[in-house]
Order: sequence, then structure tokens, then C-alpha cells
Amino acid sequence: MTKSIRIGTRDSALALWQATHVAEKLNALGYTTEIIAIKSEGDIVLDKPLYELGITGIFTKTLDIAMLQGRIDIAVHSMKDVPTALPNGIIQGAVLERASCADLLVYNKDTRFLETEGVIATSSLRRKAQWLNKYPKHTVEDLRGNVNTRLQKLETQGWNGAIFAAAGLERIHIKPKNHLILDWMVPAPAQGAMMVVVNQDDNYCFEAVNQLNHIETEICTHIERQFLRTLEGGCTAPIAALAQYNEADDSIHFKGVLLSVDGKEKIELEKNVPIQEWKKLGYYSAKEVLENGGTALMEMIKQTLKN
Ligand SMILES: NCc1[nH]cc(CCC(=O)O)c1CC(=O)O
Repeated sequence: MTKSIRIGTRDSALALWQATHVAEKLNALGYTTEIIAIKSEGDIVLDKPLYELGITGIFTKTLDIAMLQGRIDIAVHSMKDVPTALPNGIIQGAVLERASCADLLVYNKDTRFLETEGVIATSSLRRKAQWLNKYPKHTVEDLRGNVNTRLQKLETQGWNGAIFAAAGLERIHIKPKNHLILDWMVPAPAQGAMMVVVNQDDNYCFEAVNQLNHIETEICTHIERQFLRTLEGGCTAPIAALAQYNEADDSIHFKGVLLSVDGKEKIELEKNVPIQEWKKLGYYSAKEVLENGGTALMEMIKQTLKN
């Protein structure tokens, strides 16, 4: 029996690229596919920073509903936008091989402002906190919308620059001349990876998409998301994490960071462990951060974000 696999996606250029990428891979395996673009509320509600809306799954909510209603069979997400707890009835079918996980600064004129004072734009708590930690004299302004909207605003607003995920720009073939890879900034958990989700009891689609799973990326993103979930306990906070597999000695290198919203406080952790310990690495790393002042810092973050 063959059926056409209906691939749900948001309708931004980046999301459509990602869905098409998955469709092509499934087609190459002999599956028939169809892309269904659905407008997500994440693109519509723009009058408040996302964290103020108190919704962690703002980018994924609409597709989750469409899937639970049977309007689509699978959904393709930027994995960093997927809440660590999936809705009931929806499971992870595949994690695709990670592209670049780096953040990059697109600047307006030149980078001389880095040495002095400057204004950069981002809506990400993680990017803002890390930026202010490194450049305490700078100001960070809020900037939301999809990648194209954000680039347009950068041209007109008089900011010195704005921060983007390298993977997002690469996928839609945007290569701003004025850019700087922020190699010191720790990425969001699962940045640069894509997740395909399926209905829990849809064996046909699970079997199809699971063939696209990249085990190394699955393990590394599992560690990063477990770190996030253990630290946050359901609230949003400036958290960064990166796990990297080292083939030479079959080990995982992990880096995790928790910062205050103003970037003044930072708790960092870095470790190298044998691959065999991957399953609980995110959990133990988060516990270590919590014990080293992280519990108090999380409390402070909650208070700050309430106002
Ligand atoms: N929240 C928006 C979002 N979600 C995923 C990406 C880019 C692709 C990725 O990081 O996997 C972006 C854009 C950005 O952060 O600049």
C-alpha cells in the first residue's frame, strides 16, 4: 500500500525550504509526498516578545493541531523551535543531519562599534544575554519576524547589526556581505537541526521518515534539549547548549550556559565524556549548573521576566 505523505510546514521561506528538503529525501526513497503550507501564529502575533506570550511552542502549535486533526501526516520543524515536551500523540520521527549551528552578526556599515558602544537587534533571550555579557556597554533592541523581515528591518532601523542563525540564512541562500560568525556565542539547543514529527500510531510514516534520521545529530540534540528541559522546568530563560561528537576518541564534548537576562551573570559548564554516557549527560550537566548557583539564577530570571 502506498499513500501520499502530506508534509505540513509553516509558510516562511525557511520552513518551505526545509519541508522541500524532506520531501526530496522521501521521494528519493520511493515515497510520494505533498507539501501543505500552513500559516503559523508565530508569524502573525508580533506586538510582544515571544517569551512574554508565555507560549513555548508558538512556532509549532498550528502544525501540531493540523496533525492531530489529520490534515497533515508529518511536520517539519526547525528543531530549536520545538518545545522539549511534544504534544500527546505526536512523536519524533527523525532528526536530520545538523547544518551549521553558528550564530552570525549581520552588520550595517562596519564593525568598529564592537570596540565602543553600539545597538544590536535580536528577540532571543539567549543571544541578548550573551551579547551583553561580552559587550556590557551595548544596547540590545527587540527584533522579530521571519528571516527576510528581520533583514529588511535591519536596513532601515539604524541599528549597528542583528543576529541570525547561519543555517537559516544559508538555507534560503542569503549571504549578506557584511557578516561576522560569532564563534564565541553558544548556540540554542538543537540550532541548525531539523526535526520531523509524526502521529504516534502512524507506522507507515514513522518507518518512512525514520530512514532520514542522523544518529549523531539525534544524540547531540537529545543532550542539549535534556539540559534545557532540566534547567527550565517549563519557563523560558537565556540558555545555550552545544554537544559535539568526537570520532577520534568516541566522546562527546558538551558546553552549557545559563545567563541572567541582562547578561551580567553567567554560569558555564564544559565537559568531555565517553559516548556511553550520552543518555543522562544533559540532565547531570543541568543539575551541576543548578547546584553551582543556577537555582538562584533561575529564580531571578523568573522574577525579571514577570515584569
Ligand atoms: N526562531 C527562528 C528560527 N528558528 C530556526 C531558525 C534558523 C535555523 C536553525 O537555527 O535551525 C531561526 C531563525 C534564526 O534564529 O535566525
